[in-house]
Amino acid sequence: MCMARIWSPLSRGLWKANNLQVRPSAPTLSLSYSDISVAFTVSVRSLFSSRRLHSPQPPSTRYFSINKSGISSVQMACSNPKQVCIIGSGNWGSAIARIVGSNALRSKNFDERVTMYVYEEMFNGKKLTEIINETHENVKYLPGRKLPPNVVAVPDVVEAAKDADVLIFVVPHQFIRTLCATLLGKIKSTAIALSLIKGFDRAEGGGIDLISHIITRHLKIPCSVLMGANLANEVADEMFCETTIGCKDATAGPLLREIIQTNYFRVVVVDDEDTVEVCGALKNIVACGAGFVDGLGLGDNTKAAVIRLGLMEMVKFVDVFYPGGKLATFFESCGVADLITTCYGGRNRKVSEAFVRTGKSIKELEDEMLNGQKLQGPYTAEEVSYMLKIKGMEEQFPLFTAIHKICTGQLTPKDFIDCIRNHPEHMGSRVDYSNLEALDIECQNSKL
Ligand SMILES: NC(=O)C1=CN([C@@H]2O[C@H](COP(=O)(O)OP(=O)(O)OC[C@H]3O[C@@H](n4cnc5c(N)ncnc54)[C@H](O)[C@@H]3O)[C@@H](O)[C@H]2O)C=CC1
Ligand SMILES: O=C(CO)COP(=O)(O)O
Repeated sequence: MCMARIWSPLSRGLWKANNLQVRPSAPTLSLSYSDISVAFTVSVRSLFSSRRLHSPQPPSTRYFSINKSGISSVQMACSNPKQVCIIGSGNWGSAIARIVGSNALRSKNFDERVTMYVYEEMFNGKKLTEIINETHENVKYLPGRKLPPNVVAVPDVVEAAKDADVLIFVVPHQFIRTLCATLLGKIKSTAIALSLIKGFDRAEGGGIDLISHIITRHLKIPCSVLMGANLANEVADEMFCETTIGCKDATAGPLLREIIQTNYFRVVVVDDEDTVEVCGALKNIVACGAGFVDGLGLGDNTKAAVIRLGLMEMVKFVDVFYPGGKLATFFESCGVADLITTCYGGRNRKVSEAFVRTGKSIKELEDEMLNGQKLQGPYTAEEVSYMLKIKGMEEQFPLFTAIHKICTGQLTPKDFIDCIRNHPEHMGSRVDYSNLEALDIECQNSKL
């Protein structure tokens, strides 16, 4: 009985295990957490078999190929070097500027000069843009690491972006709408965008908006995304890591990879853009939960449970709100790997631990501990909860909901574990007991 319930979606063709698709058709809200777990089992198997099937492709590009003329899009771009602008210069913005700047110097496909929009502020009595352009160091947001001299800090976002062919957005998500409004009609109509921003915004009328969708809608340019297990300081220190670019466009994908990839920062391009972006946003909520666990003095087992339940809610979220997403994407750097790194080493975890230990508000701690850097997790939790409440779905996402309520003082941190003790994940069973029941009946019969 139990197996029939679990496997019936497969037999109806809703799970496309070979394509690793979570659900290709319109969402129904009936997917249970047991179903997701079974899909994982199926997908892990098919994940590896599909890699073998596709082995002729280079492993870092899951779907791109040389075009009909036999010339790759990157070669085609040689005659027309692309100008790159980085919009944002915080901790991650500055770390990525180190990579983009040195790749632009190396590659004939890109103009050497890379502009970086810097939100102007004073640092020790001097303008931050002037310090960056004189010392080639973002002394406030990435101290101790040099930027390549071809990265030019510009305080006016329109000035920085107006000639760019590639716009890399990397600001905290709360600033994106204002920036888009400022840039509207002031950029090249042929430009492409890449968003490194982890977060959502509220959509008018009740839901959430993906940041890449906001960029595309407002600026009328295509926007790909880059998300991964990429703590900025470690990337700036050139410690090996991976990242995921979500890009549907077979011309843009290789170009974006070329400006981002280095020998220590390895890029995998997938076409499942929305899932990549949703992973990047939601893992920050889970990281707050990991911080609560640390603040409460609970152990690694508890943190692992929070990470796992968080992952299951991330999968369910994509399944319900972004149908057609691929389960395989959760196994890329933007999925499980980013969840792990953020739950151990991220700012959201750190501040959430202090929130429990000190009793101060998230805002106070952000100001005290981060020196101008911004948290995304509590805001994202608020946006997600706002949508779940409107849709009457809070109970299906108890971990996300509890984290939001704790951040906003509606619950205390001590309530956290009680909120997830009876998670839908713990209800029901993934085991087919029908054989055991049959055996039991046989045994009883033989005794008779
Ligand atoms: N820091 C990290 O390790 C990583 C961050 N990210 C994501 O990258 C995005 C950007 O984060 P970070 O670069 O770390 O920024 P950050 O949190 O270090 O710095 C805040 C930035 O916001 C700017 N800012 C402040 N007020 C502003 C305003 N009114 N308008 C425009 N900008 C303003 C500041 O000048 C500063 O550049 C976020 O979505 C974050 O989740 C992604 C991967 C790693
Ligand atoms: O996204 C990140 C690492 O991939 C950084 O996470 P935090 O914002 O929690 O530091």
